Amino acid sequence: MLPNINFTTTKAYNYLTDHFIELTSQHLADLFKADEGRFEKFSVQFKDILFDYSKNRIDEKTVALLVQLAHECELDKAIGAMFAGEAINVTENRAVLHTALRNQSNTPVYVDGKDVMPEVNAVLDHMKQFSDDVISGNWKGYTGKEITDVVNIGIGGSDLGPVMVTEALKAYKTRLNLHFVSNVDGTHIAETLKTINPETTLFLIASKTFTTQETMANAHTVRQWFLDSGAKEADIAKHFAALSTNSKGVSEFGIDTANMFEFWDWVGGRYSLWSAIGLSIALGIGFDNFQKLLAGAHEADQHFKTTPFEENIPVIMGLIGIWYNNFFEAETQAILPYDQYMHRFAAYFQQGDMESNGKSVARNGEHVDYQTGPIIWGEPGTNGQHAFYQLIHQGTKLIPCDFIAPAQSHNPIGEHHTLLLSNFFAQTEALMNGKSYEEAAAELKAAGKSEQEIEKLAPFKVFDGNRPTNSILVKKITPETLGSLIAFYEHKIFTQGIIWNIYSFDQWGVELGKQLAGKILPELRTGDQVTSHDSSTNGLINQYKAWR
Ligand SMILES: O=P(O)(O)OC[C@H]1O[C@](O)(CO)[C@@H](O)[C@@H]1O
Repeated sequence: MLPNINFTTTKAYNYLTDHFIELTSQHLADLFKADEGRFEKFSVQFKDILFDYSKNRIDEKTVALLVQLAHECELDKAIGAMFAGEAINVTENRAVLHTALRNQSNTPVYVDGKDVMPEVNAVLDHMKQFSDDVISGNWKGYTGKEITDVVNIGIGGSDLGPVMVTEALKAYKTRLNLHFVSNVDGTHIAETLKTINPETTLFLIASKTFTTQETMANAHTVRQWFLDSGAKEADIAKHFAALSTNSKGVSEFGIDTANMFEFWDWVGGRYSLWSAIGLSIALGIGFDNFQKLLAGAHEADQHFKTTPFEENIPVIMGLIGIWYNNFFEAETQAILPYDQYMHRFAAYFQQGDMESNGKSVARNGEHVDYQTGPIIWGEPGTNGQHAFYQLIHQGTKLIPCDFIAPAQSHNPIGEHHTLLLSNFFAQTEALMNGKSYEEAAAELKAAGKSEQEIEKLAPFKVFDGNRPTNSILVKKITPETLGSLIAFYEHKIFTQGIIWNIYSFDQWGVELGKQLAGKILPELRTGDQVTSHDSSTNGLINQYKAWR
């Protein structure tokens, strides 16, 4: 059972409200000047990951009160309930056990009294054998040729995780070329089909439910394309595999269940890259590397489960996020990886975070009267610097940012990585310190500007600073460190969901749009004028019919 506590009624919340008033008058740069040990105090090293949260608008009292908040909200009990396989996804009556998928220690994990580890391990063995076979060329297509291309057809959690991980770990690429088709827009599949050969392509139909409209439409299109190219129904077994919880749906589609990689309803879609949904990852970087990814995540799970909150990276990440979300009223959180390979990391956690904590009904069924999940966004540095950092530095909004960078590059070309990292370090320093009027004026003077020009220009060159950041410095982006990093973010989301007293593992909010699309679809199939909606929707549909 999850606790049911309104965090705004806790003692810690009350203290934090007063403490917030004290602390907002203090500039981050002054907090650093006042305490030489700030970095040591507010940073945690976990294996090859250094998490520095010292450039946040916090002091020791803030951390102590936030930790007290976590205790008062019974976060420890909630963590225990998740790992123990309790049905904490209450609205769907399901356990939440992505941690069992990467449980490399192999201790039993029970769901409804049954240990799930034997099944988890059996699917992993199947994935290993299959991916080894395809990568080695042992697995042949229907004309006897080796597989060269793999197309993953899935959307949301059945797409974003594998895309993000295979991009982030491209340095470990096998000989297989990966493609990902998610959008129901025919352009996505059409453009992909132009680049592949049916004789040498393997299609992975990735869908937990095997009913998702977009995935089914794309799957039926490729099936037809495959048959139209000259293959027979019997050849489908060599070119199609399914990653799903729905074996009935898979066999009805015509995929041999021997080519089905199963997972279970206790794996949430946006937490499923660790499951059979990760088959494209195993094919793309090799099974050993996939297993290292799982191992890295497992180590992070152990850290989350056993480390006191004061030293617990995902707990601290979550609590600091709450500090900005609920006290500073920050609406968004930027994730800024200084690693080109990680260019889909923020997009991945847009789903991870926003589908999990974009909720407004508390666990007691009542509407919340406080803010919950933030808007997550971001792009890799340094591209973002030349696009939206202006607003982060000088805009009116407070945007807490996570800066992530590897110390070692997979592509150490010339001075590139040093240049990249100089930007990584400079940005968080600049966001913290800012630039005073006097400094701006002195710079203008040194550039030979007249007093009059200085007076005119200096106000625009002032940076308030005091803008908070986390820095996550990783030795190198390897399967292990990436696995740990993803798991930390997952557990950060969990921590916040517990404190906001919401259910983080359902996603009813995506249903309404799906239902309405289902109602409108038959209306679009005829040429008749539509009058059943509001005037805007009618007007748009009728103009579409006139133009199509
Ligand atoms: O894997 P499925 O069942 O096709 O679902 C895809 C995605 O659709 C959602 O249910 C809603 O967007 C996600 O949670 C999920 O990841």
